[in-house]
Formats: sequence, C-alpha cells, structure tokens
Amino acid sequence: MAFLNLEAVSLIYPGDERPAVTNLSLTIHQGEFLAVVGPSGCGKSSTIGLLAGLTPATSGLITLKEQPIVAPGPDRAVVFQDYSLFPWMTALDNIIFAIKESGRAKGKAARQESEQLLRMVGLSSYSHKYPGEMSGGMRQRVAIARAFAIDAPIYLMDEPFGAVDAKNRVHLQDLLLKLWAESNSKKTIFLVTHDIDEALYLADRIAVFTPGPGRVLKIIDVPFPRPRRRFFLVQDPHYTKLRNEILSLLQKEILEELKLVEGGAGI
Ligand SMILES: Nc1ncnc2c1ncn2[C@@H]1O[C@H](COP(=O)(O)OP(=O)(O)OP(=O)(O)O)[C@@H](O)[C@H]1O
Repeated sequence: MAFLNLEAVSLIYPGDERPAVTNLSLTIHQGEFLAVVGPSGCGKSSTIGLLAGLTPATSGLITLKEQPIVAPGPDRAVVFQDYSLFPWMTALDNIIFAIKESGRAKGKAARQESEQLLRMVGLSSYSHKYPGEMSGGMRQRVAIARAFAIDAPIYLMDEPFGAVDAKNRVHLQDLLLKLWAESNSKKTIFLVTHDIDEALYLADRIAVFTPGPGRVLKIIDVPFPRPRRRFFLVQDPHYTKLRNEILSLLQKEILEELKLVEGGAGI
C-alpha cells in the first residue's frame, strides 16, 4: 500500500493560466526521508501545500494510506522557513502550546517534555526568551523543537534552513537527523531544499523536479549508510557522481526551458 501518494496531480491557481504543477506523480514511503530539489518556481512549495491539504489540486489524486487528502490534519506538520513562532510567547511556551494543542500531554508533563526538547536543541538557557530576543538560527531551532513536539507522523518541510547561515544550517541539519532517528515511531519527512548537498546529506531519496510547471524529472537513490559523516561523505567519489548528476539534470532542464522561452535564441 502506498503511504503518501500523488497521482497525476495538476494545480492551476485561480486566475493563473500556467499550471504550477502538472501531471505530478510521486510516492513517498512510510518512514523515509525524501528531499525535493528543483529550479525556483517549479512548484516545490505548491506541492507542500497540496500534501498539507492547504491547496486543493485542480486534477489528480493525493492520498495518505489510500485516503484522499482534502484538508490539513494532525498527521501532517508543516515547517516553513520563516519560523512561524508566536512572538508573544517565550520559547518554552511556544513548545508547551504545541504539545497541548496536539492533545498529547498537558500540565507538568507538557512542560517537562518541552524542557527536554529545548535541551535537545541546545537552548535550555533561552527557554524564557521571546522569539524577538533570539537570533534567526535560534528561532529556527525552537521552530524545529516545536514541530517535533507535535509528534506528527509526517513532516512537510519547506526550505526550513533557508534563512540561516552556513554554520547554523549544518547544526540544524544534524539536529533534524537526530530528532528523526530518535523519534519513537519513524517519521516520514518531505523536505524541499535548494541545496543539493543538504539533500544528499539528509535524504534517502531525492526527487528532482523539472522547471515550472513542476513534475518529477528523476528520482535519485541516496545509498550512503547512516549515521552519515559529512566529512567522509563529501570525499566519497559516489557522492561527487550523484551531486554532478543532479547538477547536470537541473542545468539541462533550465537550459531547455530558457530555449523554449527565448524561442530557441542562443543563451
Ligand atoms: N498562492 C499562489 N497564487 C498564485 N500563484 C502561485 C501561488 N503560489 C505559487 N504560485 C505560482 O506557482 C508557481 C510555483 O511556485 P512555487 O512557490 O510552488 O515554486 P517553488 O519551486 O517552491 O519556488 P522557489 O524555489 O522559488 O520557492 C510559480 O509560478 C508561482 O508564481
């Protein structure tokens, strides 16, 4: 049985002529970490909206365990690049709120679990700070802790580390892998990224999208065993081969798209 499935899905936003996504078919397996890379505007975020049930498809079928996805649900947590924390709540209260909302725990238990999550993301001493008093990287760590506090089986992540600097990005990637590995039930992660190295470091498979309108150009299996060591990974000739393959797929598609737009004019 397919877990999370998009079948011949197209999306045309109201008022738009050009589809954002066209004839997109993709199966995401339970417990896998799937990354999506593709040129800007190819419909990656739109696909998150479709899977989250925030945007209805124009045609095609989106299912979770063979049930159509028609609305957002507690089984799918969405993490955006812009933290989306409540600015009027402290870091700790943001997480406590998420736990209470999910109905998993309340009172002292919710507080203890929130403190534990803040410890895991290295922010115990910032628990009483408000988002406005923290750096972007810290806010994103709280956002990830809060997302994991919900303990959803599926995480839809739209460039969650796009707005943080390189050092924090590395830290957040490791943190995400740690939380993913340590969760009781294996979570399914669908992560959109512009960063090929991030996709290769984190994912089990990488879906390369065509330029808009988006559909899957190729699925790349990432065969490196876990836990992965960044330092060794980048020295592996197979890593370089996969990286070059993805780069050339993206470049070729972008060049083809430009030729179409330019009517074949030289670029
Ligand atoms: N809410 C919306 N209403 C109308 N059109 C939209 C909306 N959201 C996205 N689009 C259009 O759909 C297409 C795909 O956009 P989308 O944001 O999904 O691409 P993306 O691959 O995530 O881009 P990026 O990598 O730049 O974030 C674009 O042409 C965009 O203008």
